[in-house]
Formats: sequence, structure tokens, C-alpha cells
Amino acid sequence: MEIKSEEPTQNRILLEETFYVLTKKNCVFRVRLSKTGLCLVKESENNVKEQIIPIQDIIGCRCLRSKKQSKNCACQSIPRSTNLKVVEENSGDLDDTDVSAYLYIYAYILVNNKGTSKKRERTIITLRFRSFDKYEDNNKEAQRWRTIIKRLIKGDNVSTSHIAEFSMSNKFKESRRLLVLCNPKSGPGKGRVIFQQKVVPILQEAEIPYDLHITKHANFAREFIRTCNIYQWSGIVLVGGDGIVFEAINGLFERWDWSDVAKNIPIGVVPGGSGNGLARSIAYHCSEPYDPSPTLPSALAAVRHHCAPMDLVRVETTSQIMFSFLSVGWGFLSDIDIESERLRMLGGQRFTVWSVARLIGLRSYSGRLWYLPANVPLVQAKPELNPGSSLDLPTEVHLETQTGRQRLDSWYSAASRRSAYFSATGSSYQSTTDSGGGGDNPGGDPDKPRMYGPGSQLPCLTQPLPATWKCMEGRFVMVHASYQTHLGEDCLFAPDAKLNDGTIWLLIVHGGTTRTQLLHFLLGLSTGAHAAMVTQVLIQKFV
Ligand SMILES: Nc1ncnc2c1ncn2[C@@H]1O[C@H](COP(=O)(O)OP(=O)(O)OP(=O)(O)O)[C@@H](O)[C@H]1O
Repeated sequence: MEIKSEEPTQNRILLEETFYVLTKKNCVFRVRLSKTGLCLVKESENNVKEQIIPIQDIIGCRCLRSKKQSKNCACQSIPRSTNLKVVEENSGDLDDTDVSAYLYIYAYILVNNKGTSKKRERTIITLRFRSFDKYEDNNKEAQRWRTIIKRLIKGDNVSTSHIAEFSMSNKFKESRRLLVLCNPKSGPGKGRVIFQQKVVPILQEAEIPYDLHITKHANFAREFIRTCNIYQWSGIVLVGGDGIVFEAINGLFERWDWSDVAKNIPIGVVPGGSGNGLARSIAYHCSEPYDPSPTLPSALAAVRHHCAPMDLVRVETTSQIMFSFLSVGWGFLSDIDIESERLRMLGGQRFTVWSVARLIGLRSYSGRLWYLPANVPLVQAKPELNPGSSLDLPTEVHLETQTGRQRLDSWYSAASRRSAYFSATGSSYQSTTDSGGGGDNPGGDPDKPRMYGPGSQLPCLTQPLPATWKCMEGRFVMVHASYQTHLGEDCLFAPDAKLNDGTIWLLIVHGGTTRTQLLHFLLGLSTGAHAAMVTQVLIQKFV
């Protein structure tokens, strides 16, 4: 019977079959596949039990054959799940007496964790195809199920009219390939082990090929992303802490084709560092359980190609431009982060230990802070030149009043001595003759990176600010601006932040704050309770 091309509903059955579900005590199950997921129905005399495995919890499925057993038991006609050994069909170790094809379906299902929270539990459903006398025919049927499940995982529109077509088509072939950059020195130095033990099995279950590169030194990831032929990969997975993410993002913006890369190649992080603020923020945003398996949400998102846009902030200092994804800070929290580097072997505990040290030796800093509150519109400042200043300009610098603010960015270079000179002069100039450049810039010198990336809409650091900006002057214990919820695994800094709400959460602790007050503030950071004790200022993001 021909099925008309009317779109199936989510629950319309695409495939249905009776199986021996080996992991379900060899019972006979009716298995139905729909867009929603896999429905296992166990029918007995007077009751029907049903379990649904949502398609978003399934990461992959593989077709396998039974492996030759060393001791064959003649009385056993159906291999039991506990002693069934399977191999790839091209393995030389096949059990020729078993013509069945086995479909292994890998799912990570949300379950209650001791009643208080949720966790994901790995579940394997094994379906045995043995209706035909020849392995080839059974395998064809198993491959058909596999193809449809894989397409549903990918989010393809599968309708009942496709089914016949899939049975004739070749096996599903994965078109994606991931780049994995792993920092072996991140956190307590377990990046490589985390990748091998926690991520590789998930990549194998999802049958996603990858290229692994272990970072060899600081800035390796940045240089790699800046100079590699990036389009051979469909996504980048960083295994490490927030430092390797910072490197990768800034390497990306040092490419002249950063815009294409940012649109087409998603970046993900598997937490292996000490802070892991970004990984924790993403899991929080997606309501994914982080503990007890912090690497699981990121590994699953990577193989399922779950992507979401995220805010980045362009940070300009007197000597460089960088792109920040988590926070930018000054004072107490930054001191803890930087100075606790020497306790790296402690992993995340280094922050707690150093917080105590910094609390005892409490410091405050003198400074001036300007900010534009989130509800105040941004007035575009014209790039002004100071007519009275006598500037000692390098020969390649020309005045460009129209596009100067925007194009200045591409001239900046973290490694360039000229950029420090340049920003100190206080006006908007940019080089028009400087052909040097890094990244994939054809003809550029890869040793001389330069920052491309989106330009700023804000006034230059040295320009006067419009009256709409607020100024604060005095002594500060800390000034910290964050764009994501978590600064570290246990630091819920801005509970109401969203991944891409265009808002910066500014937290200011003034000088004169007592140690007791600060201790309460620190204790509240792990749950977000500190937010009730402080006034946070919202600032718009302009990148
Ligand atoms: N092979 C290496 N040897 C030494 N340092 C490296 C190597 N590879 C990367 N790095 C540096 O290690 C720094 C810290 O890495 P990462 O952020 O991954 O871990 P972390 O600092 O423990 O975590 P977090 O940033 O979340 O606190 C990075 O900035 C990077 O420059």
C-alpha cells in the first residue's frame, strides 16, 4: 500500500518489529520507532508495559555480528546478553553459525538521582535481527533501522515514504569529523585520561571520527586554530579548562576568515581544568546534570551536534585586544585565580585554599570605573583626533577618520610593539600599508598574528566618554564583570545570566568591606546566595 505524502506526526510509527531484546532478560518485545523515539512494549497475559527512549537521549547505534566463542554450548540456541560477544562485520573473528545481525542502540537517559536531582544513565538496547536465513538479509534490515535512527538523531525529516528508499540505499555514512584539542596539563593534569576514558567511548558509540591533537605548550591551541585548515572539521572539541577555550577563541579571531568559521564550526568544551566555568555555565543553561559526571553533558552535546549561540566580549587594553567568553575582572577574584596557579596540582581546590589566603591578606586597589547601564542607549562616539598632540607616527600609519575605530582593531596585535605605542598616542589611526598578518591570511607571516574579529561600537579607551556613562572612583576590593552564570564549577556568580542575552553583570565590592562580609559573600558564591547581598549592575554587551 502506498502511503500518501502527508507529513507524519511525531508519533507516527516509522518502523515496527518484534524482537528478542537481549538486555531485557531475553523477553519478546514489540519495538516501535517514531520521530519521538524508540518505544519498547512488553506484552504479557494481563498487562502491557511500555518504555520510551526519547530520540534526543539516543546518541548512536551500530550494527554488529556475534563473535566466535571459545566454548560453544550446544544447548544454547540464543546467545544471552551476558555472554554475547559482538564484533564488526569485517572482523576475522566471526561466529558463522549465527546469521543474526545485532543492532546496538546507545542512549543516555535522564533518571532521578537518589530522588533529589537528575542524572544521565547509559542504556544499551540490543536488537537481534534473525528473520532471514542469510546474514546479509538480516544485516540489510538492521542497517535500515540504523539509517533511520541515525537520521532522526541528526534531525533529518524522516517520513514513512522514506522507509522503502532507505532499505535500498547504502549504509548510513557519517559525514562529520571532529577536531579534538586536548590540554594534558589542564587542572591536575588529567586532560588526556579524561579524553580517553570519558569521551572516546561516546565518540565510538556515536561513530563520529575525530582527529586528536595534544597541546604541546601554552598557546599551542591558539596557534593551531589560527593557522590550520579548519574547514576539514565539522566542529571543535576542547578538552581542558577555560584557558584552552580562551586560546581557541582568540586564535579564531586571529583568522581573517573568522566570520565564516564562527558561523560554520561550533566549538565545545569538555571540562578537564580547575575552574571549568564555561562547561558548568553551559550545563546550567541547558538544565543538564553536571555532577556526578561533569564530562557527560559536553561529550553528548558534541556528538549530538547541539549548538547554541553564546555572547563574547571584546576586551581592549592599552596593548592588546582579546575576546573573552566568561568574565573580566580586577582585584580579589582575579588575584585568587592568578596567584593560585602555583597550586595547580590541587585541581579546583586551589581556589578555596587561595581564597582563605587572600581573605587573610585582604587588599584593596585604587581605581576609576566607567560603565554604561544596560537600559541606557549607546551613543556612538565619533573618533576624534586631538589636534594639539604632536605624534611621532610610524611611517605606515595614516589617518582615517571615517573608519578608524573599526579598522584600528585589525591593526592591533598582541605581539606587536607598535600596538603598545599606538594605543598610548590616544587617537584613531590605523595602518593601511601593513600587509603583514597572521592566520590563514594568504601571504601573511604566521609568526605575526594580528587580531581580526568584530570591531567595537564603544569609544576608544583614550577617547572622552559621553555623559550617559557612570563613573565610580575610589578603593575597590574587586570589580568583576561576568557574561555567564558560573566563573567556576562551584561559583554561581551571575545566577540570572543567559548564554546570549547580550548582558554583562558587573559586581563591585568597595574598599572598606570587612573580612566577615567578604567571607559571607564568598560562601554565597557556591549557590548564588551572594546575589542577594550585593547590588549588581547590568551593562549591555556591544560585540
Ligand atoms: N602542553 C602544555 N604544557 C604547558 N601548558 C600548557 C600546555 N597546553 C596548554 N597549556 C596551557 O595551560 C593553560 C591552562 O589550561 P586550562 O585552562 O586547560 O586548565 P586550567 O587552568 O586548569 O583550567 P581553568 O582555566 O578552567 O582554571 C592554558 O592557558 C594553556 O596555555
